[in-house]
Amino acid sequence: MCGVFSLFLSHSFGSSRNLIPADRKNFSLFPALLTVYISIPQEGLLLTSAAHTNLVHDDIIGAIAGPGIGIFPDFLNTAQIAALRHDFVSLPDWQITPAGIGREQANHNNERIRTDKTRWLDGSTAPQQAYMTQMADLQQQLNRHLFMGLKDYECHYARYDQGDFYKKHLDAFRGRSNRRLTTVLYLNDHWQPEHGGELLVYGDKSKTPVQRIMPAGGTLVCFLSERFPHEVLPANRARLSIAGWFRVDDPITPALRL
Ligand SMILES: O=C(O)CCC(=O)C(=O)O
Ligand SMILES: [Fe+2]
Repeated sequence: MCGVFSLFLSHSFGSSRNLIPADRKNFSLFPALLTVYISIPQEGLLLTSAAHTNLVHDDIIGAIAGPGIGIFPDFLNTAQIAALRHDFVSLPDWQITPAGIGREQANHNNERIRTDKTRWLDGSTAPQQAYMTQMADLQQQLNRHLFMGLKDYECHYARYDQGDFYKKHLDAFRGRSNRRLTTVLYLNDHWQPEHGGELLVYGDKSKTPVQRIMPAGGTLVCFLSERFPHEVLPANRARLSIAGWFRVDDPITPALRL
């Protein structure tokens, strides 16, 4: 491909760095030009996104091995975020239920702690499938480099309507949950600071947040589930996200699930 590309450049711009031997200059350039135009942009895009994914994976691994938390503003590009957002907002309202009442919790005081509505991803649409594949890749990298023993990833769409919140909490208690690593991916376009809805993350014992994260579309937050208490502040517009957890099979506590 490089050869074809430099051939195109050298012929069309008459470069002094002409790489073509004199006796081979009179063959037709048409097929070469066609190849360049068709394949360079596509290959370029693929290479960029694979390279981007590898870089972000490296950053995530570094963050989890170091402070245990990381914020990655461009984890997914605008098109992927738009596809996921569209997938979420296309769901009929009855499929999006008050959080914590469905799969794992039956807490009657729940609405004092959180008021968001959720829907588990099941991989039934192309955007969900693509996202789950990306997270499976990340899981593999985390296991390879940090030996985390992650077995599974579960995630749900979450919608916080205006005024909704999630009070300070931990996603997992040591020895009582299979959840090891929390991820939150935001799906909001044009989010501004005045919209509120920040995620506040606290350190082990700190009363003041160590991180304040604006839920801007494309941003991924990733942290050790047992280490960082956090809360979601109310927003003055709808706030969309995918919250997810990498889990291990913990034989000590198979029945106790947060
Ligand atoms: O949406 C967020 O920023 C965090 C959500 C969260 O803490 C959770 O679902 O457990
Ligand atoms: Fe949480």
